Amino acid sequence: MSTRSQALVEHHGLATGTEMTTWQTLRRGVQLSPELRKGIWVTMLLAVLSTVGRVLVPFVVQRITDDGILAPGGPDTGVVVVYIAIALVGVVVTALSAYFVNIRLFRSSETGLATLRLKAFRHIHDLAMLTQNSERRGSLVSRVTSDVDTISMFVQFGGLMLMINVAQISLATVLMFVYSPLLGLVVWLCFVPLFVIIRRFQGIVGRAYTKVRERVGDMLGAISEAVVGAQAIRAYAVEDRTAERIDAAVEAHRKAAIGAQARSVVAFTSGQLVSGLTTAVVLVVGTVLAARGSLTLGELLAFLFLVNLFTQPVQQATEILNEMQNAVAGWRRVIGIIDTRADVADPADDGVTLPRGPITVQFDGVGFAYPGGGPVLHDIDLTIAPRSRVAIVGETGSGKSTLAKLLTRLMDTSSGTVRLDGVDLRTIRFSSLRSRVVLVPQEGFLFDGTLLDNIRFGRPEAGEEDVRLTLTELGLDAWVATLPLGLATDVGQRGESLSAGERQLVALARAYLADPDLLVLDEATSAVDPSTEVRLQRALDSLTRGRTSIAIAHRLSTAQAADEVIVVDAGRIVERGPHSELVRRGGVYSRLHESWVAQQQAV
Ligand SMILES: Nc1ncnc2c1ncn2[C@@H]1O[C@H](COP(=O)(O)OP(=O)(O)OP(=O)(O)O)[C@@H](O)[C@H]1O
Repeated sequence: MSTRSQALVEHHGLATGTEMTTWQTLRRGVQLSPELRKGIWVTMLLAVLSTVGRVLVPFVVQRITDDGILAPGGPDTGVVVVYIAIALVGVVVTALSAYFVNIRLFRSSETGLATLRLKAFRHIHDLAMLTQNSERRGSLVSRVTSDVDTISMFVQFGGLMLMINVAQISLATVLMFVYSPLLGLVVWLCFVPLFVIIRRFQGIVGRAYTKVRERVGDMLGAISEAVVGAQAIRAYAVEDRTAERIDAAVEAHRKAAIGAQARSVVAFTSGQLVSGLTTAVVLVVGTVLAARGSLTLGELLAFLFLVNLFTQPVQQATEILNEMQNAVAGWRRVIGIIDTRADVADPADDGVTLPRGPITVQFDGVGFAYPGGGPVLHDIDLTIAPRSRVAIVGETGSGKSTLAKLLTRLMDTSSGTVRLDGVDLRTIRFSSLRSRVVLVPQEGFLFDGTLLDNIRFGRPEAGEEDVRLTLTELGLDAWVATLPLGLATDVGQRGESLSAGERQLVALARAYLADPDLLVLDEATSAVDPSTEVRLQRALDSLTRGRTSIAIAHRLSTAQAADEVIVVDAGRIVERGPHSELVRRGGVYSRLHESWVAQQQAV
């Protein structure tokens, strides 16, 4: 990433890219989608060729008028036929080359933008945790969808037209000067004010479209939050408040869109006005010149055609430049994703691959603070022996999940080092880390699909037999047999056809099949029925056997079964030891234990 782009990156936020000029944005955009550049010279040549036919028309009109109809010896049909034939060839060449220009542009833009989408999408994964929050997710989606669409519209239509227009303006200018340098100068002088207006308005229109793209992101953010949180919204009967928020976002977008369009209309209508005035001025000056005999009738007619060939693309270009500003605004937002430094970088090929086998975990003076917040973990020193089962307990907000996220490198420490088998976590390549360390989150995300596919999510190459074996070894085969379609049962979106306890069972099976050496479990807090509790406990026993496992324990049974319990309080380790010893000690853990026992008795 360039130093400039680095400068665009907000700390732990997405780069907006607004500091980039239009030109820089276009260059960076094309750099990210190299396909857009591929064969561009051929496309441009074809675009020029397609305008040649159009420019031929005024020339043919002049020749037919002066040498054919007004020929000194009376109308000459031979000349008329020849020039009509030339015009026909010109029209066919124009049509054919325009066809190929279109096809080539469609192909390169679709391929180039698909590359851009994929790059942005892959990078979103690297931005995990800190840069993403629910609000931004909607905005992120808009960056890879609707923002890329605006670029696509411009690259396919605007880009093509801009190329053809520039070629047409250049050829028309050359011909105008050939026919009459004076009239050519008049046309250009008439257009100078328009060029000044366009230049001035580019910045204004650009800023207006940047606002529109941001509003689209906000709107999608508000809508996606309402969809994801639909249950909570209904449960608390806050539909009105949610609707108000969405209404406000839609209204803000409407206003921004109208604002941007109103500004672009200024440039467009100025173009129309200047074009009309130019034709009138050319007509007056041209008639005077013709009356003086320095211009033939054919040349005047040809010139009027040329003025049209000149003004029409200029007018169109004002519109396209507005479209370009919209696309540039979209491009900036997509580039913003790609140029935002990943929270956690993969050392990739420079990284270490850990050999398989039970893992020793070490925290050396680890401290952590979330962006903008105070320290959450302080100076954690901890060594966990291979194959041991450790339970981390502590009050809510004490820092347990943060510890788990650091251990699995979903985030990097603010200070100190986490090591696996003595190797700094930051130097282990992701492919090795992800295959050896698995985090089972509280709410294991299930995808809309079958139970089978959800279990082999982390190891898609696993066969059905492997999955069945996993279920047997975890003691879950009987449970699967009770489901209507067994492994083929559809779990529904986010696994909503399963109960919370069943979803946890799937998460454990998934982790078992992935066969990690270090297992980090963020135990679910949701209560489950006694039979599922037994199943979970048995599955957990099998899953953790022979591996190093660290469980953020919310259940007494998990803490009791652990070899060692580590107690976290306000971001520090305050006690550690076996369950029975800690209960006897009468400290933080024994109080926690008392409340657990009381809770269980109450149930
Ligand atoms: N993404 C975040 N941004 C800012 N602060 C956060 C973030 N996540 C957690 N925190 C804060 O860090 C502290 C520790 O949170 P953590 O989730 O590690 O606690 P926990 O012990 O796992 O709690 P629980 O048992 O409720 O899951 C809390 O004060 C929390 O408010």
